[in-house]
Amino acid sequence: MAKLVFPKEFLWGAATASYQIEGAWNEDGKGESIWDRFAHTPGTIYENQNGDIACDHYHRYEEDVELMAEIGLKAYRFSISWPRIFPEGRGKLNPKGVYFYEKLIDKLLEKNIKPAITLYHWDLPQALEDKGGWLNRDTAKYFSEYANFMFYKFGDVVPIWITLNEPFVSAFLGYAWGWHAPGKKDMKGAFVAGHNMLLAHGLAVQAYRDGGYKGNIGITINVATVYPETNSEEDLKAAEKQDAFGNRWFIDPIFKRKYPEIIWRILEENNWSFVFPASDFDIISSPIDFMGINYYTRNIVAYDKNSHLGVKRVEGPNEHTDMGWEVYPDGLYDILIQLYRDYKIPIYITENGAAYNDTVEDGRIRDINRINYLKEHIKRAYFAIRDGVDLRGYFVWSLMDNFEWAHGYSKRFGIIYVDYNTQKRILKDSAYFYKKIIEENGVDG
Ligand SMILES: OC[C@@H]1[C@@H](O)[C@H](O)[C@@H](O)c2nc(CNc3ccccc3)cn21
Repeated sequence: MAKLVFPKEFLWGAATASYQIEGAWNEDGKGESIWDRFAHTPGTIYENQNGDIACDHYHRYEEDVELMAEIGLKAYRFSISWPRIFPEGRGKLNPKGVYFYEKLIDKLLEKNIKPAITLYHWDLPQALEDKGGWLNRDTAKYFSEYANFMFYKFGDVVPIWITLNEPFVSAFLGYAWGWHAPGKKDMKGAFVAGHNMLLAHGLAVQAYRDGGYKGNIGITINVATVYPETNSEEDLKAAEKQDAFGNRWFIDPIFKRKYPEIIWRILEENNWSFVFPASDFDIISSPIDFMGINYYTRNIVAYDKNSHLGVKRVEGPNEHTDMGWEVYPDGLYDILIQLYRDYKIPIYITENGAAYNDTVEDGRIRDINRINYLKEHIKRAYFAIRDGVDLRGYFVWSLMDNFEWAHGYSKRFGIIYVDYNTQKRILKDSAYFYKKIIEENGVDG
């Protein structure tokens, strides 16, 4: 069995997000976020669960960093709770919130774990939502002010910055379909929100450059590789449309200074052809240092005149995870090749992982299914590098079981098990598997 060895500097990490792990939702001066408000609204979350306590990471971060060091992580991707820094989104600063992240970052650096900060992983200050949230263009400016403060505080010690996590998901699930905070069902609003998020991204990148910081800044995009059900002309066209809509919507404005054609067509068909000032695209396309991608599964599509965009999803034939997502490792290889071919920019896999219904037996979690998922995807990452992709790192989702948005705590993605009754952490077998990957900087072929 050959060992597939990664480049020497390849960055092995794990990822989390503030609302999903921190808890302390209203402690030490933190302001309310749209996810606090949404999760406190009955009927939105599985069994009306919420992130009030979550993994209590706000109080347990030292223990959690010790566990990261035990696994041997080289980097840790986490997000900042914007309302923990600026309770109203701007203006009054919350020193205790800043201090929490200062202590966390100091602890990471002490353990030689590189901090990789996501500035926005969906928990917008409710005070800004009350002023229109992402439907209000001013929110982009407020985001850049918040980002500028974070760069000022931590820009000299944090080497990797991600402006937004998955703008497609926060725009669409939050504003079009109402499944995520702020729970709006307004398709036109999703396009406006998405545009203002991109503007926010661009303004933050400009602030980072103006500050002369030496690290790298990018954005994280969720991607699902698209395959036509058949090679019919109609299905091929459907796949092209889904790829543009699902994968390129928030990438093309950054690299090509324009939305994919399909997006403009939707705007025109609905008479939503907003006049986005051309100067917006000058800001949005401010050069970035890397693209982060979150890959979990693929999309198989076919033409269907009765479906949205004339595209229907077809279920894949392989094993599915607890989220109902098909396990398809080749999709990671294919999307890496496609994105690097099209945009020629360094890439980080900022999320990849699987939810399975883990159980504790004799004090152990024998999550062989997650080990297989991670192994097969890490192998595809290796093959993409071998075939020319400038892939810089891999962050497993997630470091620990956590609040899985509308699914509450019913879905476990962690390589560390969390007993929510006791807050006890247990390294799953996948954590020991990942520890070995990191030690050997490679995986068995
Ligand atoms: O669902 C697992 C994770 C989630 O916990 C992260 O916060 C988020 O960044 C994340 N993105 C995806 C992929 N995109 C997606 C998000 C929501 C619904 C469907 C797909 C999966 N995940």
